[in-house]
Amino acid sequence: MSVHAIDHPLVQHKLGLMREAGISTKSFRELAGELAKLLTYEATQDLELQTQEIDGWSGDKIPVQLLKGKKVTIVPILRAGLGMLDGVTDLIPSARISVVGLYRNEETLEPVPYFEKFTNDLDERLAIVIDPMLATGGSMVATLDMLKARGCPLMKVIVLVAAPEGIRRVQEAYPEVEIYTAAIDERLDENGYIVPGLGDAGDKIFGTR
Ligand SMILES: O=P(O)(O)OC[C@H]1O[C@H](OP(=O)(O)OP(=O)(O)O)[C@H](O)[C@@H]1O
Ligand SMILES: O=c1cc[nH]c(=O)[nH]1
Ligand SMILES: [Mg+2]
Repeated sequence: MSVHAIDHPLVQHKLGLMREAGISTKSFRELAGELAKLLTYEATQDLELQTQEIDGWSGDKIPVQLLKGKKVTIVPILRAGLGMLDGVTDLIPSARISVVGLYRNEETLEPVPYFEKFTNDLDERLAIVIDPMLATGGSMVATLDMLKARGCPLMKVIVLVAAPEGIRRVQEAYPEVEIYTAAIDERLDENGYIVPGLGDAGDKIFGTR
């Protein structure tokens, strides 16, 4: 299955709080980070482990299960994706960060790229792309295209809210990419905003507009 809508009570509670019209920048930001952390826990369930021997407290050598050391890069899509970054790095502290800057043209809804800086060895890394909103899917597919073009072999997507249109677009372009989301909402409105959604996530995280 490539779409994972996480219905854990903590995830649903925090997302519910984020939907409140009058939410403060501080609360929105905090909740975005907390949700990112919970979704990262879900999205990393299949990371490979390997057995290693360590010196235990009693003096005996003991076998423990540690991450196999697959290289990970986290890819926040500017701006709003930055609001999830701390939550993800809390759980994967050694991950490298690749940054993609895209904004959506308000008329055409097409993504406009303005920045990119990728880590090296992308061809050996799992990329976890983070953005609160998957609306038309244009920004996400453009980001996956950039990663794919640089040889990235495995990509996952974590979003807070996804529209059916965006899920469809990602699945058509990248059927192998797993999407983790706190909610699959109803639809897009005439301006391409997710309904019920969260409003403009970038503006809410950065306190702009
Ligand atoms: O699925 P799409 O239709 O492409 O829309 C989703 C994109 O729109 C928002 O970014 P925005 O363009 O508002 O930029 P910002 O993060 O700088 O506010 C959001 O954070 C996604 O990146
Ligand atoms: O609902 C939406 C759609 C795109 N970008 C947002 O921030 N929110
Ligand atoms: Mg925005």
